[in-house]
Amino acid sequence: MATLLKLFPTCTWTGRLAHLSRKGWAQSRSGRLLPCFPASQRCASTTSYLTVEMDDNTGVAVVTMKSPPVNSLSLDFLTEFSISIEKLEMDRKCRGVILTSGLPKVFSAGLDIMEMYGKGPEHCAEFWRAVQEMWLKLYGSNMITIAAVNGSSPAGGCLMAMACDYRIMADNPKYSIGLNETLLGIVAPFWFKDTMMNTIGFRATELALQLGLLHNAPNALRVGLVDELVPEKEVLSAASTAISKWLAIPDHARQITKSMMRKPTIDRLLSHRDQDINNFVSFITKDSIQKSLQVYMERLKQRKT
Ligand SMILES: CC/C=C\C/C=C\C/C=C\C=C\CC(=O)SCCNC(=O)CCNC(=O)[C@H](O)C(C)(C)COP(=O)(O)OP(=O)(O)OC[C@H]1O[C@@H](n2cnc3c(N)ncnc32)[C@H](O)[C@@H]1OP(=O)(O)O
Repeated sequence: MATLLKLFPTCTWTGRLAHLSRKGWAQSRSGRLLPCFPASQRCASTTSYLTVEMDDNTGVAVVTMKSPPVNSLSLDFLTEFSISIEKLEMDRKCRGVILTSGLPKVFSAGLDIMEMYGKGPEHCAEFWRAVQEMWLKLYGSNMITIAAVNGSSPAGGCLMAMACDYRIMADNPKYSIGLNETLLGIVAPFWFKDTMMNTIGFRATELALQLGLLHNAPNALRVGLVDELVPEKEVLSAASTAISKWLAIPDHARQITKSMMRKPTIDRLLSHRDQDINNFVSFITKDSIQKSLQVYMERLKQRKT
């Protein structure tokens, strides 16, 4: 077991590993002793904010976000997230990802407002590049991506869900999803807008963005922001059922089709990436915008009292 931990320091093997005895080892051609796993094995790796559980049998990884209290997307969270998606992308065994939250009531509260409030231009630029990177990795992924939206998902959380191929949401009218940036006195960048337009069309996006609409679950289904509503306890199992349909499609055909649909939107950001960062930095560091963020955060905290 000690050797195993040396070989896979970041991995916790579950399933029948505990029963691995000497006969659970095989010798490689070079003579090295390697663990010999039974057919269905799950490998779970945990970082500070994420758990990634890979099932070698199905080729599906479940990525669970766990950054209390609300899975807000901080610079560190975003960095870890992009690295994890990149690793799965490079893992030939991984064909699909289910993205979900390990916290009650919230999928993700979107960008961490504290990363944009009272911070200097250099920090804001680094943060924005990480936001771009998260979206580029997810929207441009070759893998099948399913969002299991088991709680509220405003702003950047909605962007994350929209970047997936398919969205299943908990049928709870208390949960909401949408790009509510205007309510904070900020403006959704063009690639947030494009992602939403690609998902629900021009008119619904125009209304949603200007009004900063947060749709409850039934409305989200009606406008097409999510594809299915299921009882809260069934979100993950419904995502597994959904992904099996996608897995039945030959990867190369699905991937080329996905790229054909998404590449123009991705290329638009790639060719304006630095300009987009500069726009963000000069916008977010304005005194008036900083004031809006401060007022918004104060209101958020006052809701509790
Ligand atoms: C011209 C244009 C050029 C360039 C583009 C320019 C600008 C674009 C800029 C930015 C784009 C930003 C997109 C975003 O994602 S902004 C973030 C928007 N998010 C929200 O509005 C969500 C706010 N949160 C909520 O609505 C709720 O917290 C909730 C529904 C997610 C959960 O509700 P709960 O009742 O369960 O939890 P709370 O008590 O409200 O929260 C607990 C705790 O967490 C703090 N918090 C909540 N959300 C955030 C957040 N997004 N960032 C940081 N912190 C957050 C909240 O204040 C509480 O803290 P305390 O316990 O009181 O300390």
